[in-house]
Amino acid sequence: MTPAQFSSAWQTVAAARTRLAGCRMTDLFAADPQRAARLTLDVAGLHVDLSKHLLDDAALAALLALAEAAELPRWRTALFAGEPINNSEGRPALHTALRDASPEPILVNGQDIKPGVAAMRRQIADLADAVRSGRRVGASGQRFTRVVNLGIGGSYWGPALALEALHELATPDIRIDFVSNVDPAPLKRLLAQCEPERTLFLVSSKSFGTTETLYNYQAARAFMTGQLAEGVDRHFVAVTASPDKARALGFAHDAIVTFPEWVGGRYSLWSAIGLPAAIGLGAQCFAQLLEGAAAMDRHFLSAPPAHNLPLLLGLLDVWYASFWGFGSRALLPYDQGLRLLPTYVQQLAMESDGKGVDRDGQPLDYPTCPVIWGGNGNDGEHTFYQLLHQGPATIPAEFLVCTRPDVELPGHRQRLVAQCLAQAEALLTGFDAPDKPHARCPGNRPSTMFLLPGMTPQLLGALLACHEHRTFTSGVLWRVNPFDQFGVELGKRLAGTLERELGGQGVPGAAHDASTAALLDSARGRLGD
Ligand SMILES: O=P(O)(O)OC[C@H]1O[C@H](O)[C@H](O)[C@@H](O)[C@@H]1O
Repeated sequence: MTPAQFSSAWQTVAAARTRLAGCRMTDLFAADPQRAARLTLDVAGLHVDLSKHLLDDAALAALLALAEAAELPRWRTALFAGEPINNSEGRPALHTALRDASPEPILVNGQDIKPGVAAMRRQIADLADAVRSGRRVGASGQRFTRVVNLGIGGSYWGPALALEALHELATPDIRIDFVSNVDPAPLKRLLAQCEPERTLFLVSSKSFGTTETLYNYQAARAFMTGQLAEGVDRHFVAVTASPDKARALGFAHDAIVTFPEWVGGRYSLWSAIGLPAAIGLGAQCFAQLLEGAAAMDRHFLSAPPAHNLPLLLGLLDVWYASFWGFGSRALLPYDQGLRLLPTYVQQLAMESDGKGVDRDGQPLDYPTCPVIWGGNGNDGEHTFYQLLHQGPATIPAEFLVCTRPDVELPGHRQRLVAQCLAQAEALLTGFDAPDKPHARCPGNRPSTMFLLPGMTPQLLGALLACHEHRTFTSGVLWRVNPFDQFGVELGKRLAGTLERELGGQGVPGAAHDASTAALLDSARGRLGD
């Protein structure tokens, strides 16, 4: 791509946006009876309707041309081949290799990484089987009935989401809990409830340097030491890409499960970070989750652009954020088990594409990642949908609902599906009330609809991989590096300084703005009480 080619393709998309300024989606449907069918895709078990978007064929063609001009095919090949596309950190982003069952080698620094991946998968399966079967027990010989994952961000959301989404498949014999943040209350509450002899802690941290996780580890370790006469080590397993740091904290070699540095934290569910899910759901189920993701990988690699689900979703994300100026996107699963999906995608998309400079550090002059937000769609109807329907801003919505047989509680699922479809229809068609302006819904608000035939490990894997690849696609079009997250570091550094100052230590060179200095003083007094 030359900058001129990219800029010319960008201008073509901008012209399409201008042309569509007053377009009504209902007119697009009226002009093309095949629109719904043409813009609905079936991929890896996901049935996805993309027809309710502010997009005609010419605009779609312009977006596809922009993807070509941004060299999306070349970047996609580089992603899967393990090229160091995370240029600011000089490493590949090879989450796809974690679920690739093909025999072809993938070389990183001249070494095939596949045998290492296979070994890690065996280790995950062995540990999960050992805990589930009672082959691995606590210091007093008792089976583990509770596993506590201490981890945050990417070392939390993925396994927590998988366990909630697939709760029907989870063993009732082992309770899996997560403690993520450094707020003392959740860990204290959990420690008060757990039976120490039957509790296994997973200390999950790619870097093994994340303060929240290390604080929680130290507290859990101190608690267990006070409770058990001996054998505390048997109750802790480190999951990390930095085994040296785990060893430095006293973890023995066989108490550490490692995964490679080239797995990004927010892409790490498929690695040993998935252990809580593998223990709760079983190794076979975990393997099926990876199979589903691999099916989406193959689709993303090989489907023609106009029929490529993650690619089209990524284009729509760029279309709305950069060309229409829509500042947020709502994820609305009508499924209690997918309660955490918006948060998971928040980290995935906003840490990946929430950037203001391009890969080379040059400032960007267009908006990139919108705010991702959302929650359970049915609860949302009674909480924030008012703003979706009548607020002044357009917020592209993404609905998801499972259309499995209505047998759990007769009528409930039918009603749930009806409500989900109704909301997308209402956003599209709106409601005219000439004499009652406060009742008028403008409509013409875009949405995507995902129908899933149920919730299985394969479908969940495909869904999450779809979000990964759409995020990658939009990142390539925005020309950002989706695999670093330097923006999260500044706050951590400042917190280190403030923590010492709150503890009464002087920190040479520390200077604060007047507001922070005053707050520090107030808080210091109160913390000391
Ligand atoms: O797994 P860890 O190294 O403990 O990192 C946990 C999380 O913290 C960081 O600050 C990053 O923003 C996340 O991308 C990461 O997932």
